[in-house]
Amino acid sequence: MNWDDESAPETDGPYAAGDRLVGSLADGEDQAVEAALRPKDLDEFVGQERVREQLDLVLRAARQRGATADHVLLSGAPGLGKTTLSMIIAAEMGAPIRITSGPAIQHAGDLAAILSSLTEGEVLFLDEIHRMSRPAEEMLYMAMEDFRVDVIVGKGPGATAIPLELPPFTLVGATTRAGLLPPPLRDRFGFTGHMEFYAPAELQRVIHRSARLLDVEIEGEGAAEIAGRSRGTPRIANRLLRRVRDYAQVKADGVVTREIAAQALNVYEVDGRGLDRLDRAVLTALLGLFGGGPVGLSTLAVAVGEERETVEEVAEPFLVREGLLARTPRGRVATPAAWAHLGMVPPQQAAGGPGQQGLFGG
Ligand SMILES: Nc1ncnc2c1ncn2[C@@H]1O[C@H](COP(=O)(O)OP(=O)(O)OP(=O)(O)O)[C@@H](O)[C@H]1O
Repeated sequence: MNWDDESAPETDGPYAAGDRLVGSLADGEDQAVEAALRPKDLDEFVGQERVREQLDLVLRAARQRGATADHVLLSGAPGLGKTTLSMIIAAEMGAPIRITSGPAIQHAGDLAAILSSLTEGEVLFLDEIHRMSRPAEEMLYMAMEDFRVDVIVGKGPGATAIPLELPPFTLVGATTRAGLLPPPLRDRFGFTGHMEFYAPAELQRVIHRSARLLDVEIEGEGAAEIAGRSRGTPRIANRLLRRVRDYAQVKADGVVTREIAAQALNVYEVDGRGLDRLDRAVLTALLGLFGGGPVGLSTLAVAVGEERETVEEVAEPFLVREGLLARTPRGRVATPAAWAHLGMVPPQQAAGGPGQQGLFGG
């Protein structure tokens, strides 16, 4: 499965895929409000029961021993709470946290500078750890295992390695796919937590909590409506809540009911299942023009007027996860659920035979 939205290209196509309301990467507005919405401890952190319980044990045991916690690897799609969890780890250990990311560490020297300035017990959060450069990665192996790095001074035959002792620290690595990490790096983490997409009931709890913090009055059914359209992702749930809040304030009395939430998100073209305009365009083309497939990716992309990569990396991962589209060796194929979702009838079932299905389009 490809859920690495980070590699998704910006697009000039008709569906503004680089700037979507249901995109899972943080945009500028998200960054401004996310700090205020982050749960501060494990009890406040909604869902992810298994990871939470296991992590709680790891941290409690380290605290009891008066030791620094083991290195932690968190894997999962963007917006599921990896950064939040890393901050909680630091808070639970009463330790400061330093935040950086793989792409920011291009040279081993960049990493050496960060590592050598850590204090004892500090948490180093390394987002997108799979995108670190190779030499930095190799330096990290030794730092994680022996709390030591060799700093190379000079070049060529005269170069010397100066060993540098580091204070014990906890590395929290985050990656969209743990499978992308080289085994030697993966093996050096004492604990690996895999973050799952959230169930609707969990997202409802996230939404109620955020509504409280943002001072928004929301009914249970209003939260359920937003949760159903949030693609299993707290970041998207919080973003949709903010748009619904605007709508409720301007068009009604500020209270988020089911009706208001549905009306607001219909205005923003996020449908009942969380599909946006681009997702629906891909499905509509697949069903209406190609009878549900199989059809090649390039043909499908031309049909919706988008780049091939945009369809493959921006729209398809969610459609596949929702069981609406399948990638097969012969091309893209719509599932029965796709026909049902768009209210269309597959060719073999349509009274008029192949080619008539578009007439039933919703
Ligand atoms: N379990 C949760 N309970 C409540 N809120 C959550 C939870 N997980 C995430 N959030 C909220 O979702 C937003 C995004 O979370 P966060 O930044 O931790 O995601 P991430 O996985 O680190 O994303 P990225 O990989 O893009 O950095 C934050 O505002 C956070 O408050």
